[in-house]
Amino acid sequence: TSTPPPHLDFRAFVDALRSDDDLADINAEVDPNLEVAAVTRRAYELQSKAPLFHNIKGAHDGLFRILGASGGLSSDPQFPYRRLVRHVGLSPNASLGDFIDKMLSAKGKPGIPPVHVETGPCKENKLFGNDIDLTKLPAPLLNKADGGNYIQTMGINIVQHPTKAWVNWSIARAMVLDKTRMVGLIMKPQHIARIYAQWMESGKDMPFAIALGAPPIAVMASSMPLPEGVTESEYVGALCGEPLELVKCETNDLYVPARSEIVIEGTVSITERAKEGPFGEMHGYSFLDEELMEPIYNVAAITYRSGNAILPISVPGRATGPDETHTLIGTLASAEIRQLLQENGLPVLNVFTPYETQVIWAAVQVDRKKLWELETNAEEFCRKIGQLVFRRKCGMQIHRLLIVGDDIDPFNFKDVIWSYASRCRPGMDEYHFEDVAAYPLVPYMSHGPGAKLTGGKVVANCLLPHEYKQEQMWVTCDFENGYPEEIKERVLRRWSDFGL
Ligand SMILES: Cc1cc2c3c(c1C)C(C)(C)C[C@H]1C[C@@H](C)[C@]4(C(=O)NC(=O)N=C4N2C[C@H](O)[C@H](O)[C@H](O)COP(=O)(O)O)N31
Ligand SMILES: [K+]
Ligand SMILES: [Mn+2]
Repeated sequence: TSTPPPHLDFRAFVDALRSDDDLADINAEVDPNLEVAAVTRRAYELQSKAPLFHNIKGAHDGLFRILGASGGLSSDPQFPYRRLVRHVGLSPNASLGDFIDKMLSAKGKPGIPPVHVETGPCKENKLFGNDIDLTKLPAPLLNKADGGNYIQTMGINIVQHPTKAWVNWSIARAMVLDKTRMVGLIMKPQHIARIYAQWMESGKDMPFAIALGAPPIAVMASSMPLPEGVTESEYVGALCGEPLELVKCETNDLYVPARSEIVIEGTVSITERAKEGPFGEMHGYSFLDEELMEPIYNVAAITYRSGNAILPISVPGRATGPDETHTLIGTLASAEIRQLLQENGLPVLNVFTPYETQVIWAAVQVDRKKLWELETNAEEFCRKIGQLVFRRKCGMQIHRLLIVGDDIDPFNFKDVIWSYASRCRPGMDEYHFEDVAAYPLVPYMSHGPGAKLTGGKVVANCLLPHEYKQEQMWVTCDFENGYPEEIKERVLRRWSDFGL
């Protein structure tokens, strides 16, 4: 069969990055102990090509190569989001707004259930029982403070509700514990945690599969806070207009994308826990006192593609050059927040979590003309938005919402911070929420002055009072807005003559 397009096949995605000249094939031997991660981290920060390490020290029997920064910004400043939008089959010059529109394009459409196929590339090699030794795999150490080798940072965690027809796909970190066991973060209110709680009720260990090197568009849906009960693989089917092809796991009844690079399968214990972390996380910190006891993943089988399977990794940290915890988590939460606000009749044009805020803030762009029709005011409008966003899971990771006008581009932080700095009066324009669920990974929550699990959220009104009812009473003083068209045209025409 012919190879599917890049958004449906990880190998084709890698080839597409190579043809974009956005991939570095690294054949020199590199050490999975910190060196691979340090190169990947720097690749994010310099927005360089995505590193594909073909020669990992300790790799054997086709396990494994490593691809870093699959969700980083592209190395071509003309098309910064090209690598991201390749995940969803958009053209290289697509914007972040196009990306969000695409990920929301299946809302309201019926899901298209995946089809089950007999076999696929991920079944070409199989390890069971004594053949499994996770400590012998070149699982990377991603940060010098990490508590273990995080083999799972970019795979899809697949779990099924014990009684409902709901199969959830998400991304949740997991590190190697010993020969046949991993330990991973299962955090409320995430769907993997809600389903895990149901298995605890049922008294049976939770079957799992982790599909690494899965179809890129499936990785996006896995990173998106789709509503509870939505089976991500069906949403992906609706996004693509065709069903995903899945194959059955060897040791349980879950199904995984047939073309995955590597599949790890088994059961998550409902009784046994182990120390998990520290882990260099998405806000750029690794707290040395992180003492989490998390569920143990018992590995029963590993299956993988021939031709030297590729393990994709994410190395979270400061968003000086954003990594997948910003470009995927932030952008896809923005999509669901926009959907939530628009569904509730609010005149919201777009939502985006600026990378400069470590995706802790989200700018909500409002259509001011439509705002006038609501005949509302800052207090009422901001409180309504806060009540909606801060009490829904899609708003879990956001601690500050900035309400900005349609003169502000939410994807341009300079626009956003200009309106926040100049139109949001301290002490009067911010509406605080202390009784909502917090995002425990945010440093001022986990290691801050107050309660760790609730509060610390705010809606900042970045619209002047008159913008709620009439045209703005100012001219914006920049080249774009401060001069008549014919002056601007003349200046642009003469610019090179001026030798500026
Ligand atoms: C794209 C990405 C998303 C991540 C994570 C990562 C990456 C790359 C890595 C592994 C690098 C770092 C950690 C960071 C950590 C937050 C966590 C996690 O360990 N636990 C968790 O509960 N959620 C995570 N998410 C977010 C999660 O996938 C989304 O929230 C998604 O909507 C969940 O799906 P459901 O809505 O269906 O519940 N990890
Ligand atoms: K998801
Ligand atoms: Mn879900």
